[in-house]
Amino acid sequence: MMIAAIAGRGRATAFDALADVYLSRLAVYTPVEAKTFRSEEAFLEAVAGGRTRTAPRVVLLDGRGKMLSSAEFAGFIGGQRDGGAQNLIFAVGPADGWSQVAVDSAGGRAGGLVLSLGAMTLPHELARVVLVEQVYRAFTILANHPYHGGH
Ligand SMILES: C[S@@+](CC[C@H](N)C(=O)[O-])C[C@H]1O[C@@H](n2cnc3c(N)ncnc32)[C@H](O)[C@@H]1O
Repeated sequence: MMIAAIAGRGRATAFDALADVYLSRLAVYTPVEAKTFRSEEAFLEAVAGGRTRTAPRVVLLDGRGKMLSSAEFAGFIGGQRDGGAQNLIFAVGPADGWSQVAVDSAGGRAGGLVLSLGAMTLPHELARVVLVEQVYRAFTILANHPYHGGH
């Protein structure tokens, strides 16, 4: 699994420190790689050139996307896992958002999803924190761990 972000080479922020907390918790459940791309184009090229046996499944984070409950999101991830998806990529866009081309290409891919975290716009660094917490939460739901009931 990859958590991708489009961001410049700025210094690590408090958002990154928080995301790291959930990334380490998530790593208990699944191998996860956090990667930053310099631009949307670089990200799309990497996805197109991915060398896994099956094409990567891409979940693009965008306010124009589909809203899911945490349980539905867990169901989506569980479905991908059970369907043998080798490489699931979650990607937060740049500060000025994804282009329509990127949104259309993710939405049109097999198993792809454009995911909205809600109707309000978040800074991209905060959207990444919310994303990794929700992916972690999803794995606890799938494992029947009590985290979801108490947090
Ligand atoms: C500041 S937002 C981009 C705002 C841009 N004006 C737009 O409407 O797409 C930067 C990135 O954070 C993520 N993001 C922010 N709010 C979001 C939300 N409510 N749902 C999903 N992703 C969100 C998306 O990946 C987005 O590309």
